[in-house]
Amino acid sequence: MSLKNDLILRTLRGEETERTPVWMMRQAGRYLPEYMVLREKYGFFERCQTPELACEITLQPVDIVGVDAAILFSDILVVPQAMGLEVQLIESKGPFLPDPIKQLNDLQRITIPDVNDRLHYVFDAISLIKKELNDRVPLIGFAGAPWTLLCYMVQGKGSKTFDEAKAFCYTQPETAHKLLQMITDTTIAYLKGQVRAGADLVQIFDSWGGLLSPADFETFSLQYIRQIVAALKDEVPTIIFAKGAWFALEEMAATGAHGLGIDWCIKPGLARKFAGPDVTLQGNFDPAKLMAPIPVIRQEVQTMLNAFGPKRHIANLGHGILPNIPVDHAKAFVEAVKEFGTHPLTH
Ligand SMILES: Cc1c2[nH]c(c1CCC(=O)O)Cc1[nH]c(c(CCC(=O)O)c1C)Cc1[nH]c(c(CCC(=O)O)c1C)Cc1[nH]c(c(C)c1CCC(=O)O)C2
Repeated sequence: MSLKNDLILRTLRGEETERTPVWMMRQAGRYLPEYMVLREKYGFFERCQTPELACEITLQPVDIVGVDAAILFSDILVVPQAMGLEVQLIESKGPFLPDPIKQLNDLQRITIPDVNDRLHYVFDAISLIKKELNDRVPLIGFAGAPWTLLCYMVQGKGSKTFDEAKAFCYTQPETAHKLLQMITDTTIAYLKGQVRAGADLVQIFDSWGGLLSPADFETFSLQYIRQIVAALKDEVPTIIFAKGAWFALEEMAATGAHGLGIDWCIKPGLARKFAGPDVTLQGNFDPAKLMAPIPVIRQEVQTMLNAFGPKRHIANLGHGILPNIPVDHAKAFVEAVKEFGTHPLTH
């Protein structure tokens, strides 16, 4: 296998590259009219579970927006689903789990599943995507971090504070740790399966990591992420994106992950200071700023690239792209990185 565009992989390994690579979190989704056509016809999990649909949606941003990587079309919530919890996606409301985990005996309702049985459709999708990509760009596999999955499995729906999930951890820590370990074991098998099927790198999404204090982030999130990174990092490059958890950049870098995602609430220079020189930083454009006029987007991209510098940086948003972003603004973001992020090699 030799990829025609391996900028992201080289950047993650710390090699110098001729250009800063770029992709966007949640790049396959509702801002694309081509996605909306498939969304009209098929349910969300039907799109995830049908390899041909997942493949088509995964390729859309590569073909339309010109990003330097594809990310598997799926969702972090397929893991709780495979463990035995019912997960619904309610139009315009988001995820809903009608029977969440509330106490110890609820753990009897879930298992550490055989991923080849319960999640084979993801591996089938990856095989198909790799074939259709034909080595144009790398394919990113992903999973939710155990803490973020616990948030949904306990709270049962999205929340700004995930107060019920936190109360569960603080009042029933032993049960919380049992659940986090079950999720971790499932996730390691799941990500290894994604790599076996062809994923070139993997990202762990800890969208709610920043809701925890530094000490609780270590206790309820990072110690499980550390296990996942340790199990994967010798197979493929691994990126940790823990939104809002800038306070743990030093500890996250020490896991041996190749990349760390950061959001727009921290200056790139400070993130670099915390993370140290030996890890690639990914981010950190405010996704809402893609609403700004295109000349402003171009200017801000230039500012972002200057702040990170040409080495060990993957340009990305600081969180997922919003559904109301005009496609030409997303394209302008990607094109601006390609234009202003080109740098001569020093050797
Ligand atoms: C927290 C979280 C979820 N899912 C995910 C996260 C972590 C990243 C983040 O914080 O944004 C991750 C995710 N979800 C999806 C992807 C696909 C790949 C990509 O393009 O990045 C990825 C990587 C597709 C999706 N996952 C979802 C959609 C929208 C479904 C639709 O309406 O068509 C897509 C394209 C649904 C989903 N799934 C989830 C929520 C909160 C929602 C509803 C909010 C929303 O609609 O954006 C859970």
